[in-house]
Amino acid sequence: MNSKKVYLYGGHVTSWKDEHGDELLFVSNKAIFKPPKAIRGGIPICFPQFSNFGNLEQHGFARNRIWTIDTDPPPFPVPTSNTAYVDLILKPTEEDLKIWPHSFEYRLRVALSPGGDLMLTSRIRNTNADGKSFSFTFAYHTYFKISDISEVRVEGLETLDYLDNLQDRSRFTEQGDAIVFESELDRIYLGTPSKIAIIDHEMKRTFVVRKGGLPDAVVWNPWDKKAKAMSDFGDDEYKRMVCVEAAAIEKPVTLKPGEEWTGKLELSAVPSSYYSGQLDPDRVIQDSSVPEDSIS
Ligand SMILES: O=P(O)(O)OC[C@H]1O[C@H](O)[C@H](O)[C@@H](O)[C@@H]1O
Repeated sequence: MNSKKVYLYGGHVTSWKDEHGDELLFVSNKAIFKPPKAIRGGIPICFPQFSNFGNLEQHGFARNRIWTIDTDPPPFPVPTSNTAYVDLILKPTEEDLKIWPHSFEYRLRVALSPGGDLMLTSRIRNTNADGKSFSFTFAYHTYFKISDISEVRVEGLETLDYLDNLQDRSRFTEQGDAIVFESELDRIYLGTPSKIAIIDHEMKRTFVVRKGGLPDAVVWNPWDKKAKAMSDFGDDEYKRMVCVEAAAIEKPVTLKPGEEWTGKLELSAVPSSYYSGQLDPDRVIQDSSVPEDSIS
């Protein structure tokens, strides 16, 4: 049976299972499910800062806070019939306001469609009473579970420019017809399409990432050396995960008081063999139970 699991700690999705009960997200065997560090795996939320693009702690504080269930969320524009969902909310504490002096309401809906797609919708509102705008960067830091990193390719980012985190964020243009992994990789692809595919040849499975309001995409695998340096990550676990993160980084989002931003992520897992190994994004969309216009 399809299922999902969400922790109030971090508003963090830690499990997404297909109809056979197989796990689709990677969570480290060494993950710690309590403060102060974020859970290693699943879908951490990076807000209000991605990485060190600002003065806050790495990836912002949302992934390290205890969220609450939102019992009375304002209506969602997307129809939610036949989906199982939970609504969470995060508001800044007095302590948060000292490090990031902006009032906000962050509403997160995590939904599972009847077809098993996992859908995350973030709605962030500026509730400043002092008339001030604020800006933030953002990412859904999704860890996908894969058979073996050497069997995986990421399609949809070819010919795009990226900032290479391993080379002082210098800007390059992707030359390959897909991204394959042979060593540590940590890049921010810019102006990406709303669909990206992660093709796992050995599992004969393709993850399709669809996103809205999130122009950038981070692709990350720590490889062996960095894996050993992370205390909450097994030495060999880099082989079984890849992060493809729907993000807004290059151009921060700015909200005036009263304004709201929406960022959507929709994940599907489809058998690659069905497409004879050739991903046809249009066909994937047509086969989806969710209309494309609900995501962008
Ligand atoms: O260890 P964390 O703070 O969770 O960050 C894990 C990774 O997140 C992103 O993918 C960044 O691009 C990487 O540079 C970083 O190493």
